[in-house]
Amino acid sequence: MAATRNRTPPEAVAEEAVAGALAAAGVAPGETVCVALSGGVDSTVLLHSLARLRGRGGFTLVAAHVHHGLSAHADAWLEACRAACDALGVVFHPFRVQVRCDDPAGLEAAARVARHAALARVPCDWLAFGHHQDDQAETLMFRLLRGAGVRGAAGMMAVEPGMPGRLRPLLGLRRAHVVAYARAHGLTWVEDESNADERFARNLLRHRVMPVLEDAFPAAVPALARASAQFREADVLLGELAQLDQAACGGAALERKQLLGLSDERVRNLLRWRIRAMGLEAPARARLVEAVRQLRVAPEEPLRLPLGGVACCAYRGRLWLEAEAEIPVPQATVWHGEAELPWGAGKVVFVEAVGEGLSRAALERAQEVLLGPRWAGLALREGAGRPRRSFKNLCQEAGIPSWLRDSLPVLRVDGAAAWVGEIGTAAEFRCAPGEPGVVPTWEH
Ligand SMILES: Nc1ncnc2c1ncn2[C@@H]1O[C@H](COP(=O)(O)OP(=O)(O)OP(=O)(O)O)[C@@H](O)[C@H]1O
Repeated sequence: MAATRNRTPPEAVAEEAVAGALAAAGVAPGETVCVALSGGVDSTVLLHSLARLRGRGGFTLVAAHVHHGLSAHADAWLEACRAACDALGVVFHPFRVQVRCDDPAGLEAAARVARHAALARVPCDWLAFGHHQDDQAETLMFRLLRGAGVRGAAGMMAVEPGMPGRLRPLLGLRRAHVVAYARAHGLTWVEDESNADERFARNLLRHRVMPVLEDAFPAAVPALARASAQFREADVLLGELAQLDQAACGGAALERKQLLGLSDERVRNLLRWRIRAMGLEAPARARLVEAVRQLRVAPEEPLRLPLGGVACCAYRGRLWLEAEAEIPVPQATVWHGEAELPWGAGKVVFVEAVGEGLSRAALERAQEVLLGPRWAGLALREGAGRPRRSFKNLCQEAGIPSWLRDSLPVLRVDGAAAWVGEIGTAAEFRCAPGEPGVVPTWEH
């Protein structure tokens, strides 16, 4: 096997790799493959090799370039990409995006988000990227040096099924093979001047650190690429473990006792997985360590532990995650009989009824009907002959955690509580059978 490879010219290695990736992905005749074309050597080689293979593969090849407007050369890059496509008879989709220079995520990350959003608009079955093995190894090193966990260290995949699927046909190839292909075919490409700027940590790693590493460990790049594939597998397994643990803990609202029966590592893994499923970044490990510590110290207390963007809430036997945003206390408003009134991020809807809800006559007799938050001393009698219960008791019984209580809507009729959202109506305001009534509902 090694002997065959040694005899194969480097540029042919690239072509074989691309053909192999198409076969592995199952790219079918009639499908459309779109090359994400930056104009750099990697995606230019990808475009050229796919153009050579399209007759045999029967797929349609198109290309897309995203103009970020960040470099003085951006217009020239776009034109170079257009020219490369024209020369190969490939349909070209140019996109211009706006990147906010003050984006809190950083310029590079903002450009990446805008680029991927633009590429997602190309009608195609597959989006093909020019990443190669050196990119894979550098990305792993870079992330490890920033303290990545298993997810961060998990490498890119050569084939990611989806709509469209993603292909990285050059992922198994060294950068040298890609450049050899470009030279052998007399290709021209653009050089992004920012790739040479060693003020960017990523470039410093590529130009200074990786060569030293490879001198000392000649197989460093393929070894790092293999390691990133192992991390990917481990990440998949951690996701599967989280799913099993969630199911064993009762599903979305987790059973606190069951959860605390797991090891700290598994609790953190499950929380991390759930947070990512909400589309958020997993919190720093130290924050999760502290959250699990607090859950164990006070296994029965109501808790709302901020984890950065998300809060881990525990109340009675349940534990769940919710957006960390402060829960605003809405202002009181007079109710004049409107069908609905806004309440926080939701609304309170008043539906006409007969023999149900609050007595319309009692509401009409009142001097003032207010929709507002709870007040000190609020109490409510739920049934005739039953004792008046404090707001705190009512909330405890209804399982409403302390941090949500200020945001419950209360209908206050001449100073008395007639209805409390999530709790119910006061006996003295309830309408009799056959009497016209109003049923308030908090929609949130
Ligand atoms: N401006 C662009 N327009 C279209 N495709 C691009 C552009 N820039 C990069 N790409 C595609 O993305 C691949 C990787 O590019 P690069 O290494 O610069 O980005 P990255 O930020 O490391 O990767 P990623 O965007 O996947 O996170 C390129 O080989 C190319 O296929």
